[in-house]
Amino acid sequence: MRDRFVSPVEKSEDIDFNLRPSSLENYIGQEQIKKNLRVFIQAALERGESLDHVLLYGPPGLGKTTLANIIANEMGVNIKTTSGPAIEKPGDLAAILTKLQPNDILFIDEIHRLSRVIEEILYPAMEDFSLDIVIGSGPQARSIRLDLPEFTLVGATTKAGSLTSPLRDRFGVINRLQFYNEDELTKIIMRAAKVLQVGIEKAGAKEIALRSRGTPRIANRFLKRVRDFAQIEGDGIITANLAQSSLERLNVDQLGLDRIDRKILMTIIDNFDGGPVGLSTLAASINEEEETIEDVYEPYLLQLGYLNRTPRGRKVTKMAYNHFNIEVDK
Ligand SMILES: Nc1ncnc2c1ncn2[C@@H]1O[C@H](COP(=O)(O)OP(=O)(O)OP(=O)(O)O)[C@@H](O)[C@H]1O
Ligand SMILES: [Mg+2]
Repeated sequence: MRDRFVSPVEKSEDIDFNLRPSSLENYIGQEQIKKNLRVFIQAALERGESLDHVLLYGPPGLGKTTLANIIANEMGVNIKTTSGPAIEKPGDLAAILTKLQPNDILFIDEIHRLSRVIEEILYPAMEDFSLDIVIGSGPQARSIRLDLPEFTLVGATTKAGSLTSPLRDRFGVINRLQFYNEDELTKIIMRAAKVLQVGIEKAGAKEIALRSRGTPRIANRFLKRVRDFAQIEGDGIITANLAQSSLERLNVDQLGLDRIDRKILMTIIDNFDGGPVGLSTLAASINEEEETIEDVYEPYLLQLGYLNRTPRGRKVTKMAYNHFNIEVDK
């Protein structure tokens, strides 16, 4: 995958624990999800029980990891973080599960990448809080059942479709995170600017928000770069003009599209007459992996309404033609 300034995927420069809200109160947007979680958390707390297992899904950078940590904070319990590919052997999972305290959160990121063997151990753990482990091998092998403390599994994935249905069915709460609107992103940027101690005008935050592709991770990354321009070339305050000119210099257009987005859309328009074109053909034409197009580039173009997924492939919409000032001649 190419390194893009507008990529929603986490880069090392993005990791900044100070920017991560730590309570539902400071977590901006995703109102429906927050409202429900508040109820479920309070109910579990009042009963003194663990929260039901929670699945969080949606495109990268929308706040799944942040929300998992907030759930642990609000429940007042510890969180143990791991990821699908990191749990290789049954013993790895058993070691994690047996160390949990009652009501703790086990956060498994990229949960769609768990192996089948591990998934099957997870089923009784999620359902009955018990662990079946096989000791020895061949005719000597015997299975023993261990009781686990009650815990909450929080799973996160960018690909809910890749989750097996038995796993999916074992989550009591399933939340799909949405892209953020301009207002919410403006608030996120104002809050982050405060944490970073940068001066910013609301109009400046709005200019950054407009280009952030509905994604807080991108908004925060933009804010940090625009801050540099404000410090060196401006008077330290992020104004609308400064945000606009800085992001232009970084090759991000008014919608947050960069060269690759433009290349995807223009390839479909120029080489495939606007589509439909199959994903694999498109991937080969722009020299990119199918999976990257599907998970990383495409979601925002779909959200913008510039691209459609049809049974016969990807199709560019009239809105995209308008964006590039090209007449639709069909
Ligand atoms: N609702 C929010 N309010 C304020 N800031 C947020 C919010 N959601 C996310 N952020 C910011 O965006 C950053 C990215 O969020 P996070 O790492 O939780 O995304 P993610 O969904 O886990 O991404 P990935 O799929 O790549 O793991 C966080 O560090 C945080 O600063
Ligand atoms: Mg994450």
